[in-house]
Amino acid sequence: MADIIIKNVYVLTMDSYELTQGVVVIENGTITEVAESTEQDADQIIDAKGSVVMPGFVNTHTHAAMTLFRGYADDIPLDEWLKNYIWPAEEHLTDEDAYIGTKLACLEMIKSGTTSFADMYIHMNDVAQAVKDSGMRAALSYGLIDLGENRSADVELSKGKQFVLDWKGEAEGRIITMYGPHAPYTCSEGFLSKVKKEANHDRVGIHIHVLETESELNQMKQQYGMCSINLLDRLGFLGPDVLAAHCVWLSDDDIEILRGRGVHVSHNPVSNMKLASGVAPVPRMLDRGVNVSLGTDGCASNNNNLDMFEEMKTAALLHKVESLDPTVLPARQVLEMATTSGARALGIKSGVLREGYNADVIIVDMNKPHLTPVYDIHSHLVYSASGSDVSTTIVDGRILMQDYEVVCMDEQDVLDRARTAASGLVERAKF
Ligand SMILES: CSC[C@H]1O[C@@H](n2cnc3c(O)ncnc32)[C@H](O)[C@@H]1O
Ligand SMILES: [Zn+2]
Repeated sequence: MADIIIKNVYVLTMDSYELTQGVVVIENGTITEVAESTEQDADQIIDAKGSVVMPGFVNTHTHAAMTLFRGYADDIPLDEWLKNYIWPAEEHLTDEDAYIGTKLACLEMIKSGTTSFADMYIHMNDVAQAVKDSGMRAALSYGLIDLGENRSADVELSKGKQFVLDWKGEAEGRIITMYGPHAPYTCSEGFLSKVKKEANHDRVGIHIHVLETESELNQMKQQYGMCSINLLDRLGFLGPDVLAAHCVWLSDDDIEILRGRGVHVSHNPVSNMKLASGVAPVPRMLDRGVNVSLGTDGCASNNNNLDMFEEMKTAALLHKVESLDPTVLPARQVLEMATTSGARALGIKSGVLREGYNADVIIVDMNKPHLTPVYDIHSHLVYSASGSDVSTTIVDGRILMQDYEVVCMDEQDVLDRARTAASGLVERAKF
């Protein structure tokens, strides 16, 4: 007896371009059958007539608890945004704030079809607890900074290591841990080398911001006589264990290094547009064979949300106008970035509907005016759909939302607690 059978649906496996009518069978957290029909029975049958079932989205770069800063300090460049607004405000964040901010992020992601995400932040025990309680899958890292006031490299690194070891494989394996050196401009080269050594030792990945702004590029050239990619490569830092967020200010040589080392890139087009950081050379990276996935970044530097549909649409449109070529980043390729490439970047068996893979699955309700009629499902998902079209979200074979009803947490309680946390923050931080 299976746990769940989703029937009467159009199945987009992401293994092929085809959309076929059929069933998806789930047992013990895993997809056990994807077929036209099944002989099996299940504890729960989801009749999703007319809907599309597909892999859930993988958001490969965010700072989930920053939902509490949604709409605070918009329309400001990155350096000023971080130094004058976000970092001072983060000084006032409590453990409870991080917990409820992350829970709010998970609620928003579940409702908009994201099943896994990569996070780098502070108060990570509370972030991890919120992920565990929500039922989502995540690759979590404590954000490490050794430059600047009141920072002790050794204390920070040991906090990062403690987190990696305490939470590795927790929540029935839904939590993966990583090291999270914030960026080459906030971490010294010696510190970056130490982080790499610990990550190798603990056999975990590394999540880092790289070349997000021109100001980082200039600072690195001034300080080291080379860009961040060359510095990281000289340190022996780059490899398939590295998830590099942003990668906006890359030369062709940098792209070749990323490809050669097998580094995974998280492209965050909305954040890059909002902070006016620039346009990442995504088509060139993809042409060269770099694995480029999609991320929202924290929702305070986004369209103020965590909706991967918006991220996909923005990516597709941005690179068309940037290259003056409408054939660049077609819908199918963007959909792959948001699913299969993201899963590859996190090293998880998700991102496709395939036997033996994690049952991280969403159902998109196509019975909507803006999704009617359908000629090409990929186009619809990228250009016409939005997060609010997701009716059902399943992670690790557990239903987190069914027929638009979130069943893994008390939605109203999360909203109330998030409002209270935000009021407390405003009081303490005086924004
Ligand atoms: C030390 S934990 C992570 C740290 O990153 C900050 N952050 C959020 N968005 C960005 C971004 O786009 N570039 C660089 N740093 C960012 C966040 O506020 C945390 O302090
Ligand atoms: Zn970020």
